[in-house]
Amino acid sequence: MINAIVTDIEGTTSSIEFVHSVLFPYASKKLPDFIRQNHDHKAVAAALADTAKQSGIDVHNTEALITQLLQWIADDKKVTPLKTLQGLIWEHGYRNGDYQAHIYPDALSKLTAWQQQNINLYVYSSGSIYAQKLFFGFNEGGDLQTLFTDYFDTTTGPKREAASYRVIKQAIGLPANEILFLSDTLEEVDAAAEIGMSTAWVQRQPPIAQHTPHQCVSSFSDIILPS
Ligand SMILES: CSCCC(=O)C(=O)COP(=O)(O)O
Ligand SMILES: [Mg+2]
Repeated sequence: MINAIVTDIEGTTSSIEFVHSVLFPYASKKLPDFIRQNHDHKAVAAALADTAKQSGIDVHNTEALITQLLQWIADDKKVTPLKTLQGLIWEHGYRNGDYQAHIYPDALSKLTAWQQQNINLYVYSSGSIYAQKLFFGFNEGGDLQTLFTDYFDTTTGPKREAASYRVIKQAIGLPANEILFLSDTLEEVDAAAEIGMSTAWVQRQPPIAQHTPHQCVSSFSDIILPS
């Protein structure tokens, strides 16, 4: 029986198009001035120090760090310090009403139904927890933050490694087979299945590939909760 559901965001609850056509260009446009103006703020300074460590760039070379971060956005690198900075930058756009985050109607409808069935819902995304809360707080479906019990990001570990799902299972406090993980990325559902979680590989674009042991679906409407 499933008592908790953990979901990915990009490509799963929400469209890749929104992230790549709205959020990433907004971050690229605003990042240079944001870093220049805020590099001494605690969270920004820590993210820049981490960027410097991961890239080998001198931490005092702000312009080179900006260039590196812009390249990571262009390459869609799921790098923790970039994700931290993106969340901080996107906040302004959400609060300013420049955009609202996307959610597929089938995802909203099923997440709501599962919550009503007393199934605890969690998010695990490469976006920072701060960015995830903004994403569901300023969403086309309204403020959806109350859907979720808790959020996980790459500070828990990489999404393609089984060890990360072990940490999430421990945090949720349920046996792995009572947790269903949903993602559009095969390597992620493979990693979750490796530790015994139930999994659904959500493929928004047909044709749907079948891949044991995952449920393979194109929509949340087709997900069956294993008994
Ligand atoms: C929720 S933040 C916006 C999406 C994002 O930056 C990202 O990297 C999402 O990756 P996911 O793990 O949800 O596929
Ligand atoms: Mg995804």
